[in-house]
This record gives sequence, C-alpha cells and structure tokens, in this order.
Amino acid sequence: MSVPVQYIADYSNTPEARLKKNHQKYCLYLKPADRDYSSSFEIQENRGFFPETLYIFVEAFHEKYKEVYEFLIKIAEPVNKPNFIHVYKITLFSMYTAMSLNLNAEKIIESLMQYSKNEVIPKSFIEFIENKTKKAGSAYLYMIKKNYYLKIHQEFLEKIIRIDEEPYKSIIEMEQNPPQQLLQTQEESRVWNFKFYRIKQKHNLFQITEKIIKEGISLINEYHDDKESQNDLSSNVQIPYKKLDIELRQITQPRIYQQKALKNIFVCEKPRSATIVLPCGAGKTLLGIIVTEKIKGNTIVICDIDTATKQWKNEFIRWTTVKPDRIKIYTGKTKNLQEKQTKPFILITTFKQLSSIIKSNKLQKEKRQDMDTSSKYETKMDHYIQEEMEWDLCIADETQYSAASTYKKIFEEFNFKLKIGLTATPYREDNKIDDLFHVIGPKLYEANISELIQDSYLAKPYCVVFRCKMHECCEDFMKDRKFKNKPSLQSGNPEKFKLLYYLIKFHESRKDKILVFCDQIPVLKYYSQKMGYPAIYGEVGLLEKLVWLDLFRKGEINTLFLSRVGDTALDLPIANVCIQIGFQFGSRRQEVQRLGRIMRRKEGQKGEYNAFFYTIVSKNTEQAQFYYRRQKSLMDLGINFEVIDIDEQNGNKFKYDPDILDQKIIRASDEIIKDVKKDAWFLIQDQPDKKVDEQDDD
Ligand SMILES: Nc1ncnc2c1ncn2[C@@H]1O[C@H](COP(=O)(O)OP(=O)(O)OP(=O)(O)O)[C@@H](O)[C@H]1O
Repeated sequence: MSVPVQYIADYSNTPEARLKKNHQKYCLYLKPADRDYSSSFEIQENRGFFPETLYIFVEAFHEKYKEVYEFLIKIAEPVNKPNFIHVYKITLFSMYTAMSLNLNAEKIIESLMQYSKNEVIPKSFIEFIENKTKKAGSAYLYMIKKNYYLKIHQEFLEKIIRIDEEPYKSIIEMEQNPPQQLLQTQEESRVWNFKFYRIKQKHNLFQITEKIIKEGISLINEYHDDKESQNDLSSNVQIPYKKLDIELRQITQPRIYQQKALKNIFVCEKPRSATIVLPCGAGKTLLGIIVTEKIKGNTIVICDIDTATKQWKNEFIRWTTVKPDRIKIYTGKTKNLQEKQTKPFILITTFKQLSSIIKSNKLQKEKRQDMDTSSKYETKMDHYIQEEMEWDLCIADETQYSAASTYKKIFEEFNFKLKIGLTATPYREDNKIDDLFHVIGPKLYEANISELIQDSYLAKPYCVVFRCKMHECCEDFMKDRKFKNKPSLQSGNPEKFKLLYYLIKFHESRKDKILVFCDQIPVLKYYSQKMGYPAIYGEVGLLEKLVWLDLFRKGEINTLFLSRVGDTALDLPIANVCIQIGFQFGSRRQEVQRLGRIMRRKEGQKGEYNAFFYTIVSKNTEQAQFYYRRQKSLMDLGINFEVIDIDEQNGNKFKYDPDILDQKIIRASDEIIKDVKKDAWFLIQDQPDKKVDEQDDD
C-alpha cells in the first residue's frame, strides 16, 4: 500500500516537519506544536501546565504498526483510531505512565527517532518529554502495617506543600524511623535526597497524592511482600505466614495481550498499582485472577454489581486450584464471611458494600458501641474488613466507578497494598476519569480492540445505525414542546417497529441470539408484548429473570428485551446480535458496554462478521444527536459503522426480504399506528429504569 502522506501536508510549512528521505519505512509522524512552549514550562511548572497539542499520527496499515503500538501506549494516549491513520497525544498523564514503566526521556526520544518519519524530533516534543520526566523515580507510596508512607525527594515535596503549615501539618509528618522496606538503595541515593513521611490520616491521602501527580512526579505505589509472620488471631501468637493456597490450573494460559498487561504490572520485581484497559470479553477477570495467583496474599475483589461477585468466584474455581472455602462473598444479600480468618483468603464484594462499611464503621465509632457483642457479627466483620485487615491486593473491576465521588473514599480508607483497576470503559461523562491516576494508579496497559478482533480473540462486529424519520402519527407530539424531546417518544417511534421486528425475525432465521435494548420502560414493555418476547428490567422478580435467562441460554428462546440492567449485570456470552432502540443519552460507557455484550468469540461461526450491532434512531431528534456522540466513541476505538436511512416513501436503500417480512410483521406494525392514534401512553410517559444495583454513575 502506498503511503498517503497528505495528512502531513497541513503541518509541513516548518523546518521541523521535514520528512526523512526514506520516510515510507517509518510509521509515526510527530506534529510540531503550533507555537513555542519552551518558555512556558518553567513559568507554569508549578501549575501542572502541559501543552495540549503534542499529537502523534500513526499509519495503522504499516508493517511496523503492531510493534509501534506497544511503544505508543507507554508514552501517549489514544485519541482516535479511524481506518488508516490513528492519532495519539502526549500528555502529563501519559508521561506518568512512561515513567512508571521505567522509561526516561532519553529512551523515549530515541524510540521516537527510531519509528518516526520526521527528519528531526520537534523541539516541543523534546522539551516536554525532558521536562515532564525529570522527576522520574523521585516518589514512592507504600502501605506498611496499615499505614501509608511516602518516600519522596525532599525538595520536590517542599515545593508542592509546606508540611509545617495547616492543613498539611495535621495530615503528614516526617518519619524519623522509617520501616526497613522504605530505606533508599545506594543507587537511589546517588540521584535523590529521599525523605520519609507518614500520612497521619488515611482519609487525606488523595489530598497529597493528587497534588504530587499533577506536578509531574511519577508517584509509584509499590507492593512489598513483608509478611514473614503474622498474628494468630485466636491465640495472639506469632506464626509463620502462610501464602494463599492458589495455583493456576494447567489449562490456564494467559493470552498474548494478557501477558503484556502482566509484564507492565510486574515491571520490576515489585508490582505496581495500575489501571488496565481491556475490551469487554477480552478476559479482564482472568487477568485479575492471574495477578492474585502471583501475589498469593489476602485479596479483595470489588465488583460493580452483586451478580458479578458470583461470576468472579466461579471463574476463580475454573482457572485456579483455590479451595472454594477460601473465597468469601460479602454483599448486601450474601455474607459468608462470618469469622476472622487465620489463613489468607479472597473476599469478593461490591463498591456499594464497601462504601456502606465505611459509613457503618464511622457510625459505630461515633456511638462507641461495644464491638464484641456476639450478636453484632456484621459490624464486627465490617470493622475487620476495613480496619483490621491489610489487603495485599485489591482488584477493582469496572474501575471507572472508583473515580465516583462516593466510592473514592474506599481507596483511602481500606488498607490496600496494591491496587489493580480493570475496565473496558475508561469513560465518565463527569470528566473525573483522570482521577483514576491517583485513586488507583497509572494506566499501564491498554489493549487494541481492532487487533483482538483481527487475531480472533473477539468477534468481528457489523455495526449499523438505521435512521428512521418520526412516524406521521406522532406529528402532533413533535409540534408540542412538552412532548417533542421525550426520550420515550424518540425511542418508541412507531416507524422503528417494522424494522425492529424484521431484524429480529431475520436473525432468528439464522439461529442467532438477539438482545434488544431500550431504556424507556413503557416502550420496552409495549414493544416486547406486541412481538411476544420476554422483557427483563429492574422491577422483574429474580425468579422470573432467572427463568428467562435460562431459557435464552438453553436456546428455547432466542430474543430477549432488556433495559439497562442488561448492560453489564447479566452474563449472556452466547448473544451475538444487539439492537438498540432506546438508550441513556450520550453515554459512551453504555455504548461500549452494549457492544461488549456480543463481542465474545463463538466457536464455529462462519462469515465475515460474527456479531451484529444495530441502533435504530429517530432522525432529526435529540436522540440522533446523542447517538452521534456514542457512535463516535466506538469509531475512536477503530469500529466502523454503516449509516442507513429508512425512508419508505423516498425509495428505501434498505431492502426487506419478502420471505421474512411476512403478514404478521405488517399487521402488527399497522396495529401500533392504530394504538397510538387511540392512546399513546407508552410514547409520552418517561420512565427510565431504576437499575436494580444502582451505581454512582457518571
Ligand atoms: N487466556 C484465556 N484463555 C482462554 N479463555 C480465555 C482467556 N482469557 C479470557 N478467556 C475467555 O474469554 C471470555 C471473556 O472473559 P471475561 O469474562 O474475563 O472477560 P471480561 O473482559 O471480564 O468481560 P466483560 O467485560 O464482559 O465482563 C471468558 O469466557 C473466558 O473464558
């Protein structure tokens, strides 16, 4: 393929933009900054300044692309990945990642030179990289014996905060006798003048760490296995410390991208807290399990919802030799941790549960009640989990929730020595996602969804947006400002019905498994009843839910209607078609999660595509605008879309197969119009689902 260097043309008017003579051999292009930032660095340094425009273009079709990708995710953040040219940018946070992976300015610039078409590396890149990596290795955070300790180059800390003044005076103090593990090595002392500090109040941890990181200091939360012995809780005698009895089964082989993620977490002998991004269905659970197996200590797994806790337990048993009795579930409904443990164990819980433990312990402290009353085993266990335990490892599944204001506290208040955050959707619409860097740790690995599809680890999706005009029976509503922007009107637009019913019938004829998503409950109920399919939403009882899920899995029914309870909560790996008619505004997280529902690779599937992702939107409405934002989030990941206008009067581009579009579908579509003309209750009542396991959402 010839190299379309036109994309560079816009920037080629400066000497820095000149290309190497044999530039075709290289696949990166560094866009010189629009203005000279050099003087700004020093002036702005204390305010965490960074230029916004250090863009890197990458030729995705280049033979060196895969190799370059592994380097790029260590130093830059992906912006978007259209078909041919991907865009990345270098930021303060991406430099944090680079430093956490032991890359320094010299190594980064050398690799950029090795891969880029530019004759010289633009000055703005060199200055920024050198400036933002010069504090590498100058700060570490440890949890030792339930205390947080900072080991930091004294001058840097003093530049950021004055520890002899409030509020820092009551938060942090110089440590005269630091624990043995903190002492600096000879090599370290050649570079840094480390001092040791103890953070007095756990709940103030982020006040300091956030400041440090925003100053371009790569604060590394390093894990120390310091347990040679432990207290026997029953006799208070020191006994040799036993590790968690867990080994991977022989069948458990991490895939190549899981190995890369593990390599980055264990970059030195000592693992580091990190955020890891893997697409839905790529095996985040197994990755977390392998980290647990390597650490072999007390482990806490935090899930977003109750049902996920059972799935994690099953997966631990499936992939490792850990005894089921070493795995405890602790949620609102299930509490099978009833006594303090003398051997290491795995606790699986939820964000919500830990958050309520903090509240309950606070209340207990205030009341100063006697914790030893045997009837209060729950508060006793709450105290044990939060105050007494020192957790070697904390795995935060769906870690985007860790940045939610109500859940952040968990990562200060509990004693976690090492934190690994897993997510497929590092998005929050409240822009708090960058908080993950100080709440959990830097993003140390992000898998490339296109590569996983290409390598057949994930299904290849065919994505289509169908745009239907509003049906004329809704004209009066559309003229009325009171109804015009109602999500239920735009989701339930009767013009969608025929197409939806047709798509279901078409895929059922191929023996596909179909999920139909709609967040507006009246529309969900009405459409599913009209077509004769079961619907699962918040109010549906557990038993009924389980029956439908079971029938779907067994193949006795092939189509399920779901509200947002199906975004993550339900384990339906066999689904391969997703049709959305209603959704939650512009939520990128929801869009990626819904695509994720069908991305599991299924055995024996033929054809170019093996997953189908359709969205039917009402044209010229707010819904269509919101969808544009959602669609863009998938396109930025490298997923392609086809857009098809459904306009029956002006010659439809979409052709219905007459063998599928039978009288039943046509009759039902006509009935809907009659219903709407009589009473349009389902179009004008807005009732979004109250999710069963409501999370602190973005
Ligand atoms: N290394 C591996 N070897 C074999 N199978 C694997 C491996 N990694 C993942 N899988 C399979 O991929 C499927 C998806 O894994 P998992 O449920 O961990 O993904 P996930 O990323 O947590 O998905 P979701 O985001 O949907 O929760 C599982 O059925 C698992 O069996």
